[in-house]
Amino acid sequence: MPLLEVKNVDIEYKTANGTLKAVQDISFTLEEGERIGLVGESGCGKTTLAKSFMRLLPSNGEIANGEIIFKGENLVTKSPEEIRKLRWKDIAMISQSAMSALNPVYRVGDQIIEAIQAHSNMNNKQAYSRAVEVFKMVGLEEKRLRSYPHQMSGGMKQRAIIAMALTLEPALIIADEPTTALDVVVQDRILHQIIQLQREINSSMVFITHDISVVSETCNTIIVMYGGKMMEKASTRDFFKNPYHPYSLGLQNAFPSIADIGEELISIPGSPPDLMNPKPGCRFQDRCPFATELCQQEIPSLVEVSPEHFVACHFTEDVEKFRIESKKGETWEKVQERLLLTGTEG
Ligand SMILES: Nc1ncnc2c1ncn2[C@@H]1O[C@H](COP(=O)(O)OP(=O)(O)OP(=O)(O)O)[C@@H](O)[C@H]1O
Repeated sequence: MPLLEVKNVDIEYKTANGTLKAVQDISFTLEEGERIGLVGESGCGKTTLAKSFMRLLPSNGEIANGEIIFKGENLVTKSPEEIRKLRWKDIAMISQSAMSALNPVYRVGDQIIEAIQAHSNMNNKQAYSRAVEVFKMVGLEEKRLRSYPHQMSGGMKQRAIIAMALTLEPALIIADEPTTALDVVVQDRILHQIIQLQREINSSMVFITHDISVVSETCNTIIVMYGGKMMEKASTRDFFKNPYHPYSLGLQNAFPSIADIGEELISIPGSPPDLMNPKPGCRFQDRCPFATELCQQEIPSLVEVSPEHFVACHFTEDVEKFRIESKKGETWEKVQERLLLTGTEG
């Protein structure tokens, strides 16, 4: 049995202007010890999906459809009290805004000890020892337990948050851009630490990032999201060797450590689609160099192009041509021109 099964999940936000469909028909499974990277540009629904696993959506957000099965039980239908029990202990989140999760007026150690005691039967001494232990695991000295958050650097605070998230050895870790606020060198070190700890405690992980090069280093499986939908899902190795979706091809161009040295860095022109009034057809049609009339009419369904490799594109047979064309700057310049002509851009 997989640890997590996400089945046909739709998530909506009610707004003054109507309903925004932030996540549409997302399905995947996460096995024990597996690390899945959820990637896509800002606004594609990654955080919304991750928050739904902990039922931490804002009050105007709602899981409108689907099931989220964790250890065989549907999280969607659990009571708030049952969900509270799962948080931290079974499912922990390390997020981009984690640093603000530390209360500025309490010593960091006290906050960790409180978290440990809230979810276990440890006495003060045992909880303190556990806090020292997890601090060591993330490379923080014991004396840092006595620091207030403002006495720590950004990197130290993020390590403290990781320690807090991992202290109860959760089965599922959700890491949402866990290092975005840090400088590149610290980012790299902390990413490796997260993975090492995840391996040690044999957790599974959903890793959220806009940077596919990070996924190539950290995850077994990649899910590419665009406009709230899944565009491609594959093993990381297969994805980087045999990408299919034009959006994935565009993403691979845009990240320096993936593009071969000497190759041009090309970004995808345009901006993400309107999720309030989505057009019929494929979500990526406006920015896709290869879109046809069919793409404007029909939403492509996910097809399995090779074992466990799924792609939502009408033209997967043309992938060889797409791979060649997408490497050329002019291919994307034409998209830019089209966007300007149709007034879809900005
Ligand atoms: N509370 C909210 N009310 C209304 N719309 C929201 C709310 N929170 C998010 N959204 C919208 O839902 C969509 C998905 O947002 P989400 O934050 O999940 O994307 P994301 O891919 O995680 O982006 P980022 O990387 O910027 O966090 C966006 O269009 C966003 O504007």
